[in-house]
Amino acid sequence: MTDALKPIIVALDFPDQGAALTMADRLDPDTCRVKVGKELFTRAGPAVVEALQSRGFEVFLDLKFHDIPNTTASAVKAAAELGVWMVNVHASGGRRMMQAAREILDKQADCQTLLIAVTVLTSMEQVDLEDIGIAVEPVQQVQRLAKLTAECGLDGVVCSAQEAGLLRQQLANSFKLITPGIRPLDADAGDQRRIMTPLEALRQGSDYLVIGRPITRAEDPAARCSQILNELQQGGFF
Ligand SMILES: O=C(O)c1cc(=O)[nH]c(=O)n1[C@@H]1O[C@H](COP(=O)(O)O)[C@@H](O)[C@H]1O
Repeated sequence: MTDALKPIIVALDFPDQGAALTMADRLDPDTCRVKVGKELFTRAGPAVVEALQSRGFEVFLDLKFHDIPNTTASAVKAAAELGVWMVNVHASGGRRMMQAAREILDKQADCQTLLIAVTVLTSMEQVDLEDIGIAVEPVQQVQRLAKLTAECGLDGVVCSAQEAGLLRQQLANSFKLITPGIRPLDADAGDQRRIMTPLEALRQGSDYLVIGRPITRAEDPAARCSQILNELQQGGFF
């Protein structure tokens, strides 16, 4: 499958390398990429990334770095040296932090790693923003942070698919929109708040769909992946 035909990123939210690799072995690197997040990386470290890469998977290292510019840039560099396909920071870390991360990757010869920023987490609603002193609707905050991310030269943002349509109109087509909070019609929302189906998310302009539990808790994860891809195909994609 070419890049444009491989929109699914499966979130490997597992407590250890054994569980993550057992799941990876039930997936097909030709039909999805995988995401390694905080829990798995904290337990298993770079070894799990290398094990996934050696099985043919492209890895999104989702550690959402958010620190002073120098520390964040150094962490992003370390991620790129692992050869990951994508790495992320929190856009709320600000302009200087994102610029430092961009610059350090630009200095690395042959660096292919995509650098993206998280806008407003898909688990957050307006009341959650109010709690942290942000008195605007999530969609406004997402637009503000996405514009800042683009100005800093990053490759894209993580946002809810509910905001993807608006961002697609405002930002360049090459600017990637990565959307978690994806729920097929028959799946539970769980702790997610700003959710959308896979087909509607692509229609809104998402480039990549981050999907965790609806795939990893399915009886046959690879079949679930194929089923979602078929639905996208029937909906006019690919
Ligand atoms: O950066 C992310 O991947 C992310 C950002 C966000 O705003 N919301 C969000 O859910 N995620 C991640 O996307 C995955 C969603 O998993 P499920 O809710 O199980 O589909 C989790 O690994 C989250 O950490």
